[in-house]
Amino acid sequence: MSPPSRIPLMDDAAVRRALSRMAREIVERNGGLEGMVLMGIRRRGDSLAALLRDEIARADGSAPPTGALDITLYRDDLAVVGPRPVIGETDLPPSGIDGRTVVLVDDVLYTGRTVRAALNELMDWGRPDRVLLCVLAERDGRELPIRADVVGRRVDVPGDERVEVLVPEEDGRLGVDLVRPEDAA
Ligand SMILES: O=P(O)(O)OC[C@H]1O[C@H](OP(=O)(O)OP(=O)(O)O)[C@H](O)[C@@H]1O
Ligand SMILES: O=c1cc[nH]c(=O)[nH]1
Repeated sequence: MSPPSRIPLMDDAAVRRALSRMAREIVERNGGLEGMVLMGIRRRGDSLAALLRDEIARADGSAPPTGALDITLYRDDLAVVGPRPVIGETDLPPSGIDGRTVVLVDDVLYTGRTVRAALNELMDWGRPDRVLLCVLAERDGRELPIRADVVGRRVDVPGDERVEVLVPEEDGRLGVDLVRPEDAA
C-alpha cells in the first residue's frame, strides 16, 4: 500500500496573492473599513484572518478589529468526536460584534457544517448587521445551504481527496495541498 500523495495546489506566494485580492474584495463589499470585524475559525481560519487583517492594514492604512472563534462545542458531531474534545478559546475583539459586519474567515468550505456551527456561536455572542463568509479554498460537497462570499480558489476534487490549507503557526509553512488517500493497490 503506498502512502497518501500530496500535490501542491498553491505555494506561499500564490496564497499571499489570493489573500491580497480577497482583502480588496472584502473592503469593497463592506464599502470601506467602517464597522468591519474579522473573525477567524480555529484552527487555520484564525491564522488566515490575521494575514487578511495585515493585508487590509497595508493597503487601507488601518487594521480592522480581529478575533477568533472556537466552534468545538457547536459541532453537530461532538458526540462522536470522543469523550474529551480539545476546546480552544473564542476571542472577541473589544468592539464586540453587535451591529457590525462580521467577516467570517475559514480555510476550507466543504459540507458547510463548520460554518453552520460558527454562525450559531456568533449569534450567541451578539447580533451582527451582516455576516460575510470568506474562505481560502472552496470545494463542492455542501450538505447545508451555505455559500461563500469571498473565495481564494475553487478546487474541484473527488470526495475521497482532501484539500489541506497549511499555515505557519500550525504547519510551519503557508500553502494549499491536495491530499490523495493511500493507494490500496
Ligand atoms: O465545510 P466542512 O465540511 O465543515 O469542512 C471545512 C472544515 O474542515 C476543516 O476543519 P476540521 O474539522 O478538519 O478541523 P480543524 O479546523 O481543527 O483542522 C477545515 O479547517 C474547515 O474548518
Ligand atoms: O477537503 C477538505 C474537506 C474538509 N476539510 C478540509 O480541511 N479539507
